[in-house]
Amino acid sequence: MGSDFKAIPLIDISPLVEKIDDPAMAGDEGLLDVVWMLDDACREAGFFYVVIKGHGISESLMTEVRDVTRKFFQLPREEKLKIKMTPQSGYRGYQRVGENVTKGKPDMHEAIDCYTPIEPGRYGDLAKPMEGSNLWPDYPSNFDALLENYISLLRDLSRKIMRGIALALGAPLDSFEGGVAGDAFWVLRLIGYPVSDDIPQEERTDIGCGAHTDYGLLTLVNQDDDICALEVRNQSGEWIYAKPVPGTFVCNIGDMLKVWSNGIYQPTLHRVVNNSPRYRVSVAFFYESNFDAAVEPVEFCREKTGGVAKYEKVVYGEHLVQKVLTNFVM
Ligand SMILES: N=C(N)NCCCC[C@H](N)C(=O)O
Ligand SMILES: O=C(O)CCC(=O)C(=O)O
Ligand SMILES: [Fe+2]
Repeated sequence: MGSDFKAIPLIDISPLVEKIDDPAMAGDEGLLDVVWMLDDACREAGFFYVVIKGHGISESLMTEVRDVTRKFFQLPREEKLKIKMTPQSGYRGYQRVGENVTKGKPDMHEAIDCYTPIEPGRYGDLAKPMEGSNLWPDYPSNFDALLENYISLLRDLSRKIMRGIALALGAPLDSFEGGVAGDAFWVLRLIGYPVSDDIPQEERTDIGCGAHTDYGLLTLVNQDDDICALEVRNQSGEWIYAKPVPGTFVCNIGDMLKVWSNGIYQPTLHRVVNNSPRYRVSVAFFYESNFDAAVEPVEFCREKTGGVAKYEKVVYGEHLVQKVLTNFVM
């Protein structure tokens, strides 16, 4: 339900990463501890860190991904516009500062948006606006290979965390496989938040990314080590910093998990404010439902919450397309 949390918990998910695919793991004490911590985190903050010991992704890869992102954003404007995001590109590619809007206000970030490639006709009319493949820059030259490897590692990690979250809800281990997320749609946003002084005054607002919840199941954020900018809202309306902890991913749950769990777990509002004198980079990976999944409160979550469905059925792809079509001024 969310609470007056003052801090975001850190979780060592080693037992989950090592044992979650092992059929003999039921009752493993280390794993049950992790499951308990995930349950607590999802109920209280809706946010948690997974620490470097346990998540299995090397800190050097996490740093390299932020470094190539920073290098890209340092290129001249004309160079960045070579991979400009447009409706024709399926909303994939580069967007300049102020192009993304949240609740009607331009966000003070630039970004590259990447999505699971969608072949024409794959989901009929549902996915039409987002059909296409990703636009990768020519420079830095290792960009696409590096990111494709990163995406594949993060998908695997996310799947394991979702298995842990299934257990945390008391649900079957494979609840988020098959029709719900067996073919999980992924989204990668490479984001840069300029120093305020570097934005022309007439375009400037004070918010890097306005308050929002994420759209899918689980988000993993790889953020710069030295800048405090991501803020998470608690029940009293206080903004709590998700301060950088080197080597961690900041994880949070999204809208689809709320619907599926009938509100047992709810996504938490968060925003980004870069008040620091340095350019901030973050790379957000979104692990979502199947594009065409019709997500609705599952029976056993309804039973735990008074028997009545609190949310209507949502087709994930419709939810995403509706967001994408209203997120930009181009
Ligand atoms: N896929 C995700 N979560 N993207 C995050 C962007 C959030 C801001 C967006 N303008 C909005 O208003 O939703
Ligand atoms: O930059 C960050 O730390 C978070 C960005 C975010 O919340 C998003 O893109 O959904
Ligand atoms: Fe977010």
